[in-house]
Amino acid sequence: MSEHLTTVAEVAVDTRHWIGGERIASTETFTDVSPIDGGVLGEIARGTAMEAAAAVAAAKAAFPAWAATPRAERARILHAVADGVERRLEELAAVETADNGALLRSHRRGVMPRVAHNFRFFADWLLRLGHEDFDTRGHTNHVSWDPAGPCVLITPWNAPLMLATWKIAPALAAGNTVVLKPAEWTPLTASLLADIADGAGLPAGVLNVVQGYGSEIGHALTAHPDVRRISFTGSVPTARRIASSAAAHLTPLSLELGGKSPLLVFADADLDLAADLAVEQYDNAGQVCLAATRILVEETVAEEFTRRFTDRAARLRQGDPRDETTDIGPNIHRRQLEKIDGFVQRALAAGARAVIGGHRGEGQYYAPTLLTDVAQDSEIVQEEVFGPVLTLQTFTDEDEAVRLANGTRFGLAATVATGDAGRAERVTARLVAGTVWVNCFFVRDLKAPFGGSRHSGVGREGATWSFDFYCDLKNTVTAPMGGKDRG
Ligand SMILES: NC(=O)C1=CN([C@@H]2O[C@H](COP(=O)(O)OP(=O)(O)OC[C@H]3O[C@@H](n4cnc5c(N)ncnc54)[C@H](O)[C@@H]3O)[C@@H](O)[C@H]2O)C=CC1
Ligand SMILES: O=C(O)/C=C/C=C(\O)C(=O)O
Repeated sequence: MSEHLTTVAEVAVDTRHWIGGERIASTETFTDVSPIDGGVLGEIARGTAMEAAAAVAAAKAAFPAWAATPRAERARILHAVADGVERRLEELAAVETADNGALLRSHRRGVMPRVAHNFRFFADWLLRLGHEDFDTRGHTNHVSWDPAGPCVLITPWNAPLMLATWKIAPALAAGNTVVLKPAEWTPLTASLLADIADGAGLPAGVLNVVQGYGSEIGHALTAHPDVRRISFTGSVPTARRIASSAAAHLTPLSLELGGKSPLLVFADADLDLAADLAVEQYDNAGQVCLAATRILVEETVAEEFTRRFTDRAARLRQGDPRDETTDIGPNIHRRQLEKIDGFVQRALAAGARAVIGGHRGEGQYYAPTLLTDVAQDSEIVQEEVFGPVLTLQTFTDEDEAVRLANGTRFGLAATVATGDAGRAERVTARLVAGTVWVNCFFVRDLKAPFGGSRHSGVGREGATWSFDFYCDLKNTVTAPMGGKDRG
């Protein structure tokens, strides 16, 4: 297999749906293009309400047997899926890079190993989940984690297989069956995963993968009455549409949405570290929900911080994501690039100054951008851009720093750079965010709760929090046999 893929044929990704253990075509297809060079990767089956109904029916039919499969056997199969991911890691990494344009080296060494780890982690955590028993006046309470039923998982394009398996693994471990709909811009690795899971012995119908547009098959899946859980990662407007589809059947929802996270740089911080952390926000061409896109710097060090930041940013290499030396790849799609540029040009027209960037690059690349002279209530400070675009604002004291940091409708993450432990404690306690990093960024662990406050989401993923969502918790209260105590 060539490392520089141009067509799906080179890696033999099946572009049909995977429903009930069979490959199913649709009458229509849509074209999947690579953000690297615009090359056509394949014609993908375009599912409709009909395929949605078939996939949910397959998941419903497979549910009783999978739910009754002993935990240890479910865990064994999930470890076998992880083995399969590891065996095909190079292929998965190459296909993902061709499909979403993120760095091949990150996919090889960071992302795909995390995909395998997602399966291993939730398989092992399942075995640790206790069946808690306790006593109430001689009665035994027994709390059990019952599988909920068919789950619909809707996932985005910025980290396709990583974010999908973050949902698939706990859903399957819990004893549920799954219908996954990957984003239409990046459908390929989900199809490879279906093959891997099949090869690992996952029974037919337990994992189903369908492709198509959100407004068509996505909507049909989330509105289906037999679905017991919906988990979504993506944008706020889509979350609203999904929530209103789910409302008809009161289907429980988990929503991991966007962010506009702050990086607070205090004068007592290690400014080299702070500049490193700031430049890291261009990773994945800025298409990361957690990205700290608002840099807030204490006024007295703003000039020096900016100098160190721009020195580092100038060394970033933008180019082909398949090259080892590239730091920033292309953005996902022409439409996304237009959206990014729209935000930047409106900000410049409103008086912002581009410290670096502020314009498109060649092809589907956007120049890494830092905008300053931006007002707190401006669009560029308030809205998620999802591109390599950062803003810089200054503050004079802790109160102002916290006010600016908390001053958006989001609450996904925050990063604090300070050399003062007391300040770190005071400031982090006041921040509204699902994850706060102090003098570090993107240190992630599946044992931690992950999710956001406010418009950044509903619920948390990770460890027991995932099982909490994917299970129907049941408390069984048993009176002492033969006893008459009704107290
Ligand atoms: N992880 C995150 O936080 C992400 C945030 N975004 C944000 O969203 C913006 C727009 O990106 P989009 O691709 O439009 O994201 P999106 O939120 O529309 O797409 C995510 C997924 O939702 C599906 N979807 C869309 N409409 C649906 C519906 N009515 N019912 C069910 N499923 C539906 C899509 O097919 C895709 O699989 C980005 O610029 C970025 O700001 C996008 C992707 C990921
Ligand atoms: O990699 C993680 O741990 C989390 C990534 C989350 C996103 O990039 C997202 O949801 O956009």
